[in-house]
Amino acid sequence: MSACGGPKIKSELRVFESADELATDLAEYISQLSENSVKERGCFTIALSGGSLISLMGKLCEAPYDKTVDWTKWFVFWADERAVAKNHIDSNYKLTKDLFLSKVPILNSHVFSINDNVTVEDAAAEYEFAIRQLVKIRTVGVSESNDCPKFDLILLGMGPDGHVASLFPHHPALELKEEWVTYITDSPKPPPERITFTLPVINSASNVAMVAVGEEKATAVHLATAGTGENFDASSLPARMVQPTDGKLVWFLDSTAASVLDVSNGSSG
Ligand SMILES: O=C(O)[C@H](O)[C@@H](O)[C@H](O)[C@H](O)COP(=O)(O)O
Repeated sequence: MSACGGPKIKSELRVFESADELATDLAEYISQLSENSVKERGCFTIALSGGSLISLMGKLCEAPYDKTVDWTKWFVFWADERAVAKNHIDSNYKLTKDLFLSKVPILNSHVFSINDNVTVEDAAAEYEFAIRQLVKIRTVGVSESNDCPKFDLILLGMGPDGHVASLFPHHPALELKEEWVTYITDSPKPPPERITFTLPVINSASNVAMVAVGEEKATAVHLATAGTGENFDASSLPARMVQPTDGKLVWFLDSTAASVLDVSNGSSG
């Protein structure tokens, strides 16, 4: 792994020779954050998204983490979900259940999946309401800078177009400031209807990890992390808008996703 960073740098880039090495470090990173949060707050709130990210978390289900992680203190959320039934192949819940939740002893009552029985509009409103209740009792922390939830960790994949969660380039959802959870009905990537955290929530997390593997991500990784001219239109690349206010951003990249990076440049500031 090569790690880059400096005093003024807001994000850390971790580059690995292979997806397997990335997965090893990702498991250790998540386990450390879990341990710290449980020590400090008595629980660990983690929001997941879809794609290859979930299989890359697989080593958490193996030794030593299967025994050392305090799974009963985990509270699991989704940063985005597709509007499909929970047993549909496109469901992020199903993906997570099959590859992760079914293999570790997280309490069912601590798993906050998104309702698949109502309209996307209602599902988003309901999900935001559920998170508000958990913020009130401080199971989910609250940001010092605004009233947003402060998840201990939000894990995001990134599409080759730079989308994160279900926030797509140039989409009006990128502009939302008050909503915590919103819905879209026109996703350029199927299925069209989705529910997603907004940028204020993503950027209020204590930790955000962006995980990208594969050459097709290289240009977006470069544009999201490198210095760009003043005229760069951030909404063309949602991943670049992920800039935690008080939290820490770590990129997990394999060497192909990092292949366009100027590594000597370190990371974005
Ligand atoms: O909802 C979706 O359409 C996907 O879940 C998507 O957001 C995914 O997270 C990224 O495209 C990265 O996916 P990969 O890591 O599999 O490339």
